[in-house]
Amino acid sequence: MTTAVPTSASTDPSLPVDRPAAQQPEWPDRAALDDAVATLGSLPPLVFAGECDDLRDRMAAASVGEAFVLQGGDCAETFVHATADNIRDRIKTVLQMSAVLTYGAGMPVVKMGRMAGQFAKPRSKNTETRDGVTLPAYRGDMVNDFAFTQESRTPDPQRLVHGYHTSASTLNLVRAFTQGGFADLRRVHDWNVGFVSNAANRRYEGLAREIDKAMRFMAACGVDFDAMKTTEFWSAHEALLLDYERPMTRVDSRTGDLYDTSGHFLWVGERTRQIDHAHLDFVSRIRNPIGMKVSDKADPEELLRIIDLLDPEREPGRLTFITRMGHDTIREALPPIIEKVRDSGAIVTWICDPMHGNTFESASGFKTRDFEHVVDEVRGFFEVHQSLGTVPGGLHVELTGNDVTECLGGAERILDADLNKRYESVCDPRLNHQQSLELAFLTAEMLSSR
Ligand SMILES: O=C[C@H](O)[C@H](O)COP(=O)(O)O
Ligand SMILES: C=C(OP(=O)(O)O)C(=O)O
Ligand SMILES: [Mn+2]
Repeated sequence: MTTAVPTSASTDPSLPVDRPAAQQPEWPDRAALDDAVATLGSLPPLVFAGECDDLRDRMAAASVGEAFVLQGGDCAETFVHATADNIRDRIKTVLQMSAVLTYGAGMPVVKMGRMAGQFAKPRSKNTETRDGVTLPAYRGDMVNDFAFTQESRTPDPQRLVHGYHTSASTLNLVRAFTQGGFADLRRVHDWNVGFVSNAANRRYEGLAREIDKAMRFMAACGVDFDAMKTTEFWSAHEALLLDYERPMTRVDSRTGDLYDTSGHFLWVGERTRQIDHAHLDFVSRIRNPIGMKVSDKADPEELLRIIDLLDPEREPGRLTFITRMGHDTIREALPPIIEKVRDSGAIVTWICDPMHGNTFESASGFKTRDFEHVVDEVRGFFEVHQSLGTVPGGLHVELTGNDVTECLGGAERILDADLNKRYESVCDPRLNHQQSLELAFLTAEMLSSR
């Protein structure tokens, strides 16, 4: 485990600095850090507080079964991969999944990217050893570089500023694509027809045909498809690096409230959600919609105390629990947690992350996940909510629009021996484009059969 370290002074005096924070980099040069933090504090916000309020409303709808949330993107974004093609293909994947899920759920899908800020990683070890050489662990491009040299792995606070600029250009393109016509429902549907026409995906043809019929019905009714050329698309990342999130936190001129303007939705990870530490204290002070990862190890009593801290007003949409339990554990571990929360009268939006409880090392030494396990955790999530009469509010997935070989299985039957062909993630294995769409079709089937 990493040790909790005190964190840098905030540009906002209302944010305290005296709580321990786990998983923070050991910046070697304090003056350089202060410099980077001051620069961030002077740069414009990436999102507007009013947008965060709108997203809170969308999350509130998901908490009562009037919308379904899809959060997707890289485990760790990198600076060099923030290219137009990569960003386009990730958005395309999320849009395609959303179209299928909208049909299956019969409700609007709240689309969110693990994008434009997902540059920092918590790690299980502080160091990495290769061939007898031990160096600091890679903690995300906003901290250090993936290359295995002393120089690359030394935390550099200028990377925080670089992360801001890469987030800005990513978000700019996300906004351009989703407002400029790329998201046109007719195009998205055509892409999905292309997906099922591939022999490996024939199993999903029936559902695609149903959607096709629904589209023709809508056209015959005179639905204005031009009005569906744009879509809302929100940015989300783990609020891990307090030296980034604090200077990006600003006072909303309309209300005087604090918002973390680095993204619309921020979540706190499984490794940093200690109730008396800095991360929960930080997010308790901002008005953004907040997520928190919840593993099978979570103590239900503690979760109630966390709800009191983060959502004292019991405001629908404010708090999302992103459960990540493991496919073989979710059916036993999730019910007592949901019951405790439900019986307390608290309203949280429940989202399933079927990735982080299902990671293992393959025989050939790759960190991987099996598509079957991912699907089984999603199935377990729906089963548990169905049996308790609670609302399964969405999915949180690590994915890419590229044809990588990082997760096993799926219709393309990726095997351990295939993982080395195109393993590009610098942290966790992502579903590739095909596997992501398959997951969407299978989830849509689960949603529509309820
Ligand atoms: O998403 C992140 C990983 O699960 C987390 O960083 C831990 O990964 P590690 O065990 O490789 O450090
Ligand atoms: C580190 C992550 O998840 P968790 O905090 O659930 O382990 C992640 O989402 O990449
Ligand atoms: Mn991850």
